[in-house]
Amino acid sequence: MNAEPVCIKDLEEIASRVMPSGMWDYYDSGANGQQTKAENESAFGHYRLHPRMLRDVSAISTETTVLGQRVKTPLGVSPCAMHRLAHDDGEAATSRAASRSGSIMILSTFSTVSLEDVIAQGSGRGTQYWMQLYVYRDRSVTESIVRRAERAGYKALVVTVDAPVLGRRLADARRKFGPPPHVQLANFFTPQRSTAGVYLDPDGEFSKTFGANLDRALTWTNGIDWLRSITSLPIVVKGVLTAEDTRLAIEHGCAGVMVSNHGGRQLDGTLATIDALPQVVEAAGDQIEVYMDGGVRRGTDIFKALALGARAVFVARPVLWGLVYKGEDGAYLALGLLQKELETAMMLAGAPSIADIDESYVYRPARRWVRLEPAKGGSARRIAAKL
Ligand SMILES: Cc1cc2nc3c(=O)[nH]c(=O)nc-3n(C[C@H](O)[C@H](O)[C@H](O)COP(=O)(O)O)c2cc1C
Ligand SMILES: CC(C)CC(=O)C(=O)O
Repeated sequence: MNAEPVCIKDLEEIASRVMPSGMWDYYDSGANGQQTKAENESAFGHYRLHPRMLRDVSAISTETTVLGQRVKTPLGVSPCAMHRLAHDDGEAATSRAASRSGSIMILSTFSTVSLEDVIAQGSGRGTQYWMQLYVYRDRSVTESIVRRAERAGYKALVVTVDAPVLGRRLADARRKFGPPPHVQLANFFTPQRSTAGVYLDPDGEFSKTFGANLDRALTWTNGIDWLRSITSLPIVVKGVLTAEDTRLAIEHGCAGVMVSNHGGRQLDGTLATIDALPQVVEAAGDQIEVYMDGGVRRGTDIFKALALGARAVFVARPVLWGLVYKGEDGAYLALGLLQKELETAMMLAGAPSIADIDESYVYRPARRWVRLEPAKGGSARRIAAKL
């Protein structure tokens, strides 16, 4: 295909053709049977729109506020490790693209351009940068990232809580995937810096590097309360899929939760994120902001997530595919395609501003997942057996 891509699926198709297979597999893979990865996308198709006509849609605005700050669009970039697998300019290119689009960018701790260099590419253009954290066994490593993020101007910390261990991605396991030597985890290892307390697998196998550094004993108390005690930056918990954990995030003073299943790369068999969103929104009430990511490939997906109560909607793989296609301009194209599609959906649905988009615009599927509740003196398993 030589024509300019006109939708995210075009970018995916190009990336799947031009990326070396090991790197494509790392970007693409979900965990195990990849059910959750597939359903993140397909579940959007189960929601239908309820558009309204003859509303003045001559002026569309996607402006909104996130964490109290104005942003041009509710569409943001989810954190992804190692953008230099996609393009030599890596996260520097993504940063320029995000700032041109006015999209919030969440930077992965495992970035291949340092957090200081990433924000320097785009600051002053009116968008926000948030820093994603994995909490390390050696807390001084996490604390030093927090201090650097504060100094550099990041506006929030996004703690990823769905990865006490890396999900089992079969293609990566078969290949013992590791990045090529020129792709460095730039917040820790550069020719000038090697961070004490961070283990790097000598054979370069990524899942081993990850597993050795992360604290599997992490809890709301020793993780979230601890972080709150060392920083005044707002804390967003990424990887929440339930009302129960949303209530805990509120109790522990978080500013927001991101409904995410890590793009289906961690626990396979969870709800698709669009299906998990309503219970989180209900539990959040007006106490905490709710964001979501996972499987967003069209403007109407963003519209549906906003209608179900997300304050902002993030994408990961689409931006990586854009980077593969044309670096900064490709990532900008990916965000631009989604932004245009969102604006078109708003016009066609009769909702000229983000504040107009509410639940009245969507039909939810009638068939819903129902949780088994333990009965008095009985376990959920027994109830299931009786059915
Ligand atoms: C290649 C890749 C690397 C990722 N790295 C991180 C990461 O470093 N930290 C994190 O919190 N999430 C990471 N994620 C998960 C994304 O932030 C996001 O939750 C998910 O991919 C969203 O789904 P989407 O790719 O369908 O948009 C990664 C996802 C991909 C595809
Ligand atoms: C291994 C991580 C650093 C990146 C990640 O979260 C992912 O690959 O899904």
